[in-house]
Amino acid sequence: MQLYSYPDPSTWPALQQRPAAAEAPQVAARVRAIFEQVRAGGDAALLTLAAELDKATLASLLISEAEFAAAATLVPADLQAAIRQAKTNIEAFHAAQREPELRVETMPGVVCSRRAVPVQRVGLYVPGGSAPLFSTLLMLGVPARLAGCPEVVVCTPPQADGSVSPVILFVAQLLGIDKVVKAGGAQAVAALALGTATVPAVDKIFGPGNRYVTAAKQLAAAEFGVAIDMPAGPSEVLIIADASANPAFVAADLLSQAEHGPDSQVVVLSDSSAVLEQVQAEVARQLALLPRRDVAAQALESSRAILLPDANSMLEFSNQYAPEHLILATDNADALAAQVTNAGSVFLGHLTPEAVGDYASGTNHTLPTSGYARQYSGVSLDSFVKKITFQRLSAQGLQVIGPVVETMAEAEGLAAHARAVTLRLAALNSSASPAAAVTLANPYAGLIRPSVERMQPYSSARDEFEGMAPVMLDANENSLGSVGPDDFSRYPDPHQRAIKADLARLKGVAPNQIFLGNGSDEAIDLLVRLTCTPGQDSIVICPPTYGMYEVAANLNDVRVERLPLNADFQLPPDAAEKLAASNAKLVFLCSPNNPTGNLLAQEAIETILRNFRGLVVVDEAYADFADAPSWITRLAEFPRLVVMQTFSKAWGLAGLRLGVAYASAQLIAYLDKIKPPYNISAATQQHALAALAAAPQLPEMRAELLDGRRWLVEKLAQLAIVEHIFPSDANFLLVRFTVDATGVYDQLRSRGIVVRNRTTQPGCAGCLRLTVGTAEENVQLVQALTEIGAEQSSVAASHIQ
Ligand SMILES: NC(=O)c1ccc[n+]([C@@H]2O[C@H](COP(=O)([O-])OP(=O)(O)OC[C@H]3O[C@@H](n4cnc5c(N)ncnc54)[C@H](O)[C@@H]3O)[C@@H](O)[C@H]2O)c1
Ligand SMILES: N[C@H](CO)Cc1c[nH]c[nH+]1
Ligand SMILES: [Zn+2]
Repeated sequence: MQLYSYPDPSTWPALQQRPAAAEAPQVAARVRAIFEQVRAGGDAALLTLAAELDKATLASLLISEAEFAAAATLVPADLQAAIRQAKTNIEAFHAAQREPELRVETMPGVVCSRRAVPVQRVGLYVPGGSAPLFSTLLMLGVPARLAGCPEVVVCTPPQADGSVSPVILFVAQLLGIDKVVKAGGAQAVAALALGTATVPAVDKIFGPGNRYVTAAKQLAAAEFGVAIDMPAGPSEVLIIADASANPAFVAADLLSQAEHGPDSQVVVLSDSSAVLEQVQAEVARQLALLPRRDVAAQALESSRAILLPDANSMLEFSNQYAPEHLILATDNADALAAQVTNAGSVFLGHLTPEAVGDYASGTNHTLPTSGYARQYSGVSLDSFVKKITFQRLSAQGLQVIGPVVETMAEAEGLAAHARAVTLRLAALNSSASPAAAVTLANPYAGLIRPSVERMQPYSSARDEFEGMAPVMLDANENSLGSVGPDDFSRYPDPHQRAIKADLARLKGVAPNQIFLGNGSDEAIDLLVRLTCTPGQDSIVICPPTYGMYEVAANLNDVRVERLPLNADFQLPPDAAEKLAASNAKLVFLCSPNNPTGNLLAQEAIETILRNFRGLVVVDEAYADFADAPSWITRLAEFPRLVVMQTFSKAWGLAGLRLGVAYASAQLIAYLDKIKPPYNISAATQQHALAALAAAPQLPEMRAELLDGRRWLVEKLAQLAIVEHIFPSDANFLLVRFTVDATGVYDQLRSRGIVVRNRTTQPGCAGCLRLTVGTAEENVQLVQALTEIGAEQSSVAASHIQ
């Protein structure tokens, strides 16, 4: 190792020259000739070059199954354990480098995203000229596997006896790599770039190697359209060792890289001449102990010990040198590390030998040499993926960004570019309405919560195995049966296929247009969660209406916009216009409405469907009592229409908690994606199936309830305390009283009759909601109201006296 004292900075570039640089032209010429030979001769050329350069006579280029099988038995247990530990650490550090998909809405409706996609065919070079570096296979194979590269081929030079180190084969098996080729040097790189009968051409070549391997990779990248990780040639280390450094540690680290090969280079910088002297003495002492002392000694000939005035100049020298490895052998390592601008990998403090990075700390040891650390990073998970960007425009997005692009394209004189936008804008603008424009683009563009689009749904045991087998041990159920009289020990069908098949026949839709929920409330909640990002989005409700819409919104931190019904509980004339201007994600329209009982006018809903960009949810919980076609019949026409129905009302199954949402198959698939896996219990499914089988009973029951409604209307109209009975298309009546409605409510309750007090609802002052009961219950209700009326009038009379 030559010593330099306070060299003038003008001489630094000469001191920073790598030994291999001098012979680069000859090496490049040799490598080009080898490429030619492989192109012309394919596998035969590989066999010839193995004989010539590796002194190996090969029967076959590929590692055979027998060679793989023998490998593990030849690797001692302690080495196997050490390799497994290193693999775990490398996996941990590289798995943490995974990045979630990036998604940014640059303008309203202009969504850009970026996703990492693995390089499909990768070639890994594992050096083996002077020492088989099985650790390199860990460094390349682990990230290749984590990235998900489908095709992985390994090349490594054969030993003179034609074998490949069993440890390399052991690691290959650990990583699930079965294609290992006995080829080294430039010929291996040429084969990976060009392809031969045995070696598949790959998209990207990875791995370190000597000057021939490195030059071959550079040629492959420059002329053969193959990507490479980086130039990773002969190993090198630069150590900044101040007065706090331990000379023995420093010497050991220098030798650890010098022993790689004669063209390795090691450099030590210090601001203490005493330390440099001691380091040199230690190098000489330790060198003599090394088995590879000849190799290391050659490397030391082109290595340097340099005395510099202070830490700043040491850092400046190091940043100019851009070492593959930088060791900061100082108490002040963290402060110096902050100023490092060029290095492959940095080792901090006195207790961090470079060798830990070579094998097992978790960082990658495939690193840029020869000063390439100025512009390249070492291998990482990123090296094995491409980041593909995506963009999607909604109709709104096209409208806002279109003019920007048209202007720029015209300014560049690229008329076809501008036209690609103009044509689409014209199509949007000629559409009948904003909602039609959205439909033209994508009916759900901008409507589905981005996190829902991205997430993976839960996959239940019953998703993975359908039906029954003699032995079912997949879902941690209780195979002994159930406590109690009935057997519910098995999870129910998560997709409720049987019910959906029956319901689809009954309603004239496809089974995949049906979502079943734990009551309609589950569908309401999931629709809010499907579309609204908490703290950001809003829904529209039309009060007075069913209270759960607002509760679901509040629960999900979603803003509620109100579009009140007018005095006769119909949508206001400007409803569609207001909704067209709203950015809300969905509007709930309850028809027949609860608590008012009336159907919302069909034309008003239709206008909203044509103009609103969000989902239009028509809640038909009471539709069985109405004399109007269901909105289910219009689903094909309006992809953003969702119709909710329930088994709780006309079907008389409120205790089962079974609600239904009908929509396009695409929208239902989204609901299925986010629902709890077993949201409909086995008991509910059984009962619902039985009810569906008895569907012919439904009209009779409905008719009886409608008779009861007519009878109640007739009787209530005769009571003096009843001011108005609102027309009802449901199984209840909203009734306004001439007297204090809350007083009437209390008096009914004291007579054992519970009705719903709606006096506080917008537009419902003085109103109670009365459910149509059995004939007898209806009689009791009218009787009680008659008595209450009589009491009220006698009290009024006593006040007059
Ligand atoms: N930068 C890094 O990340 C990193 C990591 C590990 C190893 N390394 C370096 O990898 C290198 C490994 O070198 P190696 O030689 O031991 O193994 P190697 O596998 O890189 O090279 C061996 C091959 O070189 C070819 N070769 C040798 N002499 C030749 C000649 N005269 N003409 C044409 N081809 C010739 C042969 O085909 C042989 O198979 C070392 O320099 C080591 O420092 C670098
Ligand atoms: N130091 C080498 C990178 O330059 C990697 C290595 C492998 N085995 C030992 N060392
Ligand atoms: Zn090393």
